[in-house]
Amino acid sequence: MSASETVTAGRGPAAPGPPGRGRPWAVQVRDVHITYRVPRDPRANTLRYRLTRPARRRSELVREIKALRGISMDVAHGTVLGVVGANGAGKSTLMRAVAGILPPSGGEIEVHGRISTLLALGVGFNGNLSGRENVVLGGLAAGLNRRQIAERYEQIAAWADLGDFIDMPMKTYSSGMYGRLAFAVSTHMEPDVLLIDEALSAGDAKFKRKSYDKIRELVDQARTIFLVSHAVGTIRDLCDDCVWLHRGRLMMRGDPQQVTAAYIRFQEVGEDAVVLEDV
Ligand SMILES: Nc1ncnc2c1ncn2[C@@H]1O[C@H](COP(=O)(O)OP(=O)(O)OP(=O)(O)O)[C@@H](O)[C@H]1O
Repeated sequence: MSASETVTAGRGPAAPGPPGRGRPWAVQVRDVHITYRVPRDPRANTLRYRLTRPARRRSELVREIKALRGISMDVAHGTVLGVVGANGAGKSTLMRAVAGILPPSGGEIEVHGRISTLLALGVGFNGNLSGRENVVLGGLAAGLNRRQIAERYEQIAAWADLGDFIDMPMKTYSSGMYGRLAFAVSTHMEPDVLLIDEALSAGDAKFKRKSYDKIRELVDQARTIFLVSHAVGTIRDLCDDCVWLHRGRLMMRGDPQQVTAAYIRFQEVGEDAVVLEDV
């Protein structure tokens, strides 16, 4: 696969999903840009700083980090899309944007169906409430009503396997326990689109195995899944489509074997030594 067939950064056409499946789109991402603005000087937000420094141009005070630079892609229902890329490539930013947590600075994202994400649920959890209460919160955040949540509660609690901790405030949970409950809630909501960001890298070996099996189950149910992972083996095993991001740009899209191979080659050679046409 040549780079020219797969690179979609900038204002070019959206990268299509695997061709010939005839399924409707689950997610459409159109020329999405996301820029974070952070103070150049950490003291810049203090009153003292503002009073004691002469007025400066905004560009002198604020540093812009272009986390996504014109990402376009269409993802068909039932796709299991792997998202790979080096640290800081923009993977989590893309997930937050698709989840609707982070509005794009430019471009647009359309999600067709109910979306569930570990990320959004993690944000929605309240540490002062028990696990049980947070299951309800998470369910409501995912768009379910109380009856639908009650129907799923036992399954969620059994999957998370937290014992008595399910009735303890979540601030008493270890990060592994927190992750287990978040994963259980997000995967039992029967979402049309599920976003999973590095869930498999957290937790112990048993949790990883269980999470992996749960994702397989969802894959078999033809849910649409976005899976961010540094574990190339997992991406190759579970995904039928893959995107590689680098410094906010979409470098390549296509078969997970080919995309991850190109990504690994790129990492090994060092980005300075490689031009995009080589991959
Ligand atoms: N809240 C934020 N405020 C400012 N800059 C941010 C914020 N979150 C991410 N960034 C920056 O945006 C860029 C993309 O970050 P992002 O977390 O999306 O990358 P990533 O591919 O998920 O990385 P990793 O593999 O390390 O998790 C990085 O340069 C990062 O420093």
